[in-house]
Amino acid sequence: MNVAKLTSGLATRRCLRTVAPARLSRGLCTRVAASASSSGDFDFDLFTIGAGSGGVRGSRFAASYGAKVAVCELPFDFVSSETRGGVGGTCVLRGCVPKKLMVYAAEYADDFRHAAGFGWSVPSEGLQHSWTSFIEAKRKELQRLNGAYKNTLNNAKVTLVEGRGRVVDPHTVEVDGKRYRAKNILIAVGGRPSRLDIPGAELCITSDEALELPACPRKVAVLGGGYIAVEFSGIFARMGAEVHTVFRQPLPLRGFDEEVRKFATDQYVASGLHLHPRMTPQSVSRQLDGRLSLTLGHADGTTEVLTDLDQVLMATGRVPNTRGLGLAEAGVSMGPKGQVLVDEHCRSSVPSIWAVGDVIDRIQLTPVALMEGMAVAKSVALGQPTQPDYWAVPSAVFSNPEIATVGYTEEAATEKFGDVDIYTTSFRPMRNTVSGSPIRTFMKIVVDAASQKVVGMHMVGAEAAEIMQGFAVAVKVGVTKAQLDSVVGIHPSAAEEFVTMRSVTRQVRRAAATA
Ligand SMILES: Cc1cc2nc3c(=O)[nH]c(=O)nc-3n(C[C@H](O)[C@H](O)[C@H](O)COP(=O)(O)OP(=O)(O)OC[C@H]3O[C@@H](n4cnc5c(N)ncnc54)[C@H](O)[C@@H]3O)c2cc1C
Ligand SMILES: NC(=O)c1ccc[n+]([C@@H]2O[C@H](COP(=O)([O-])OP(=O)(O)OC[C@H]3O[C@@H](n4cnc5c(N)ncnc54)[C@H](O)[C@@H]3O)[C@@H](O)[C@H]2O)c1
Repeated sequence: MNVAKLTSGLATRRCLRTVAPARLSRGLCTRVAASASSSGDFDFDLFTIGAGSGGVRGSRFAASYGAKVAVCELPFDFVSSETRGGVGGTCVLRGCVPKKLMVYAAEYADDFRHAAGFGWSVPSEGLQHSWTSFIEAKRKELQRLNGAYKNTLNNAKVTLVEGRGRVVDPHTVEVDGKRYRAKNILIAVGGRPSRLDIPGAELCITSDEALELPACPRKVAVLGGGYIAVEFSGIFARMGAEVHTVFRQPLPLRGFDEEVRKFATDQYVASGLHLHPRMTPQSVSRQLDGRLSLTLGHADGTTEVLTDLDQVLMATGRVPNTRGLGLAEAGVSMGPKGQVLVDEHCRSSVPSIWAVGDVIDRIQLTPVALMEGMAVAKSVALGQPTQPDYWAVPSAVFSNPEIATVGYTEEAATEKFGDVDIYTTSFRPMRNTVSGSPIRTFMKIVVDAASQKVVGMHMVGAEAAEIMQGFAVAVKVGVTKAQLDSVVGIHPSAAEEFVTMRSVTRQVRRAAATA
């Protein structure tokens, strides 16, 4: 495929649409010379629905490759709804960014407390935190980012249409009554929090509202044992709340390495969380004093009631935002959760309709949505069929302590490779030996015994995310244990442990595992 020829073809097509509103056509046409159109039927080469992580990335890169692109997005708000959203999407406005700002705010509380071990004394009147000032600062930053993302689209010559998009047919998108014809349509509408169907569910908040509370709760129940549940539990606890985390499994964070789950759970308890494993939320009710009561049920039929709660946070997963989007009517195959079913190129069962990010319900992480958006941009605008590569996608949980991971868990590696060598270490980080914090660090390397390749790395401890990003590169390119051992450490650091674990903790052999 001659890329230069293809992109120049796309560029000349830009000025020749006849259906697009004049407002949308301006600007783009000043850049390219008019000539005969090969696809005069279409207003755009690509029309994206949803300007979140995947939608912005896919649109921006498709435009940079020469395609004529538009994206529609709901008007801005901090809390999402059927009618509100905002350029930037969940990650920027209601996910990664505001959550991490909250983690930073909460970390200060720990730092002030633990500074005493290093000789600092807290002023006699005590430390004060203004929740209102913090939320104001957070809002200001999110508004700035929303503007920055709009500028990015504008600079990339992507047309932004404000409003709710809906697919009319395989080549038509309608936004608030106005129709646009597109050669390709990209569905990047993300997801929304799913609420449990229990009495009193309407009294609960989701992560959207948890990021916008008028005050920090004094006592809060968090329902769920996934990323959002443990992250918000850590935030509220460090901000001084009494936190009760409720989950159905014996341990939180299903899908993570079992040893990591156990170790993290011990640290959560040490950090002051009240954990309620093996419990199912049954109902929430309002007390006479306005606070909330939560009834939990155990499999053995017993119940437990948590009272005097300021908030109950439902962190029980997210569902794709495909309700009323017109996809099934347009012939797109949908999954049971309402996700768009796509092939290895993120193409749906309708060849002109593509989908990326949370709406395809593969891995709900921003960098994954970005990778998928890039792949679609290349497939659509360059004519280079591109598949996202899901091997060695690292991820981090910003709980207290942090967790980061890349590659296989011990359980998955044993299943895949049969024989694996496991290296682990656990220690009290140097800072905590003096600060008095009880939180410990755990690190683990999973090695395929036959090839001696490192196929999984896991960490529970401070700065795990920052540390794991670098090691993810090594795992992705197939580093062997011997190569890892040949690297000189950085001392004193926690990260150096990953290159100094010489003694195998255990050798897991298929025969033994299946015996
Ligand atoms: C609390 C929280 C914390 C998170 N933290 C992290 C983290 O630390 N790291 C990480 O990697 N991931 C994190 N995630 C996940 C991450 O936010 C998502 O994986 C990512 O945003 C998915 O991107 P997307 O493009 O698929 O969808 P989104 O970013 O959700 O974008 C979809 C956009 O589509 C818009 N939209 C929906 N329907 C329509 C319509 N009909 N018409 C027009 N527009 C529409 C929405 O308003 C939204 O802006 C977090 C998520 C949450 C909820
Ligand atoms: N740091 C990060 O990268 C980060 C942070 C937050 C969210 N995310 C992404 O967003 C996604 C959504 O986060 P999440 O924590 O809401 O989802 P999740 O899937 O990680 O966890 C959902 C939790 O709710 C529980 N649950 C589901 N149905 C239930 C029911 N009927 N009753 C009781 N419990 C129930 C599940 O068992 C699980 O513990 C994650 O999968 C993750 O990919 C990533």
